[in-house]
Amino acid sequence: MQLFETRAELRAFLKEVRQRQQTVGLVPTMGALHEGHLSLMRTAAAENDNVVATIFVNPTQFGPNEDFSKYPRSLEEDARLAAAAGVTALFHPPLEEIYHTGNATWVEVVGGLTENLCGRTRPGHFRGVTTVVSRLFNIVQPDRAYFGQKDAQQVQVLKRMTEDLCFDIQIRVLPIIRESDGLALSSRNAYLSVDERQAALVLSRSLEQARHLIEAGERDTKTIVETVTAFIQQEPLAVIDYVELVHPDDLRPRERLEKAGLLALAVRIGQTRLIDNAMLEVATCS
Ligand SMILES: Nc1ncnc2c1ncn2[C@@H]1O[C@H](COP(=O)(O)OP(=O)(O)OP(=O)(O)O)[C@@H](O)[C@H]1O
Ligand SMILES: CC(C)(CO)[C@@H](O)C(=O)[O-]
Ligand code: BAL
Repeated sequence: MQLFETRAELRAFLKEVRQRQQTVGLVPTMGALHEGHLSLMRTAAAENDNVVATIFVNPTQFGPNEDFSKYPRSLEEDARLAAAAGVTALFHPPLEEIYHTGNATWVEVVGGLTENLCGRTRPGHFRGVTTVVSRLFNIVQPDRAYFGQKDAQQVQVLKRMTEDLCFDIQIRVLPIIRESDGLALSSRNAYLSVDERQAALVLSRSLEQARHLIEAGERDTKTIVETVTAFIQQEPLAVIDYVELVHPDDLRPRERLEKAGLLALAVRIGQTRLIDNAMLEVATCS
């Protein structure tokens, strides 16, 4: 695996790859790699001749009171893990390689996809994500790009951006990787104390509660959201940011669950904001 810090170096590498008529998979990350990231990298390695993984803690997607400066950074260990997962090029640019002109150009998906869920509680967040990912798409020009379903709203927003801006890139979405007790892997789990780590199980367990409700025949989204909310509120260390049950494609609420709904959560455990989600599918008799 080669490590690149500048666009020029990466471009030279990619030029040779293209001359060999090889394919490229892109895995954008903010580093502090865990099994969630590595599953994206391994799949990208299985599906492409080359994998470019990026590690860039993107300042424009963090709000003024968020954790940009304390976000975990561990380049040496990340490089070891990425190489073992089949990454061929690791791009770790300094700020000025991505925002080299200052910044006068934003890429923003507007409307329903960015209005609720994290869009409501992290204003400007998705504008930062689409701005940086569009730059990475332009720099790398991959055949495929890999994202985790853990960031379910991000996936829908990036699919829409890809479509709207005519990027010729296949968006591949991979399932949420969890610890054996159900906690979704996240770089931010590193912030949790022992007690908070235990309390954080309330997210995945509340999603399980919702699944049981659906199995028992509940279809009213308000009842499902209220039950999940009450379940999370029983955990003293948890403060709800949002609990929403929305249509999986347009991310808008519906009164009744029809075929499937996306139940998405953001919950603060102490100072740490965690997200999780589940696709709730209604079983149909054939
Ligand atoms: N548990 C997971 N399972 C599958 N994919 C994941 C998981 N966690 C993160 N990803 C994916 O990895 C990519 C990079 O995410 P990122 O670097 O923000 O990691 P993260 O662990 O989600 O960090 P944080 O939770 O602190 O935002 C995203 O596409 C994200 O959806
Ligand atoms: C896609 C991404 C790497 C853009 O900074 C980030 O939002 C993330 O890690 O999910
Ligand atoms: N995984 C999304 C990155 C963020 O929380 O900013």
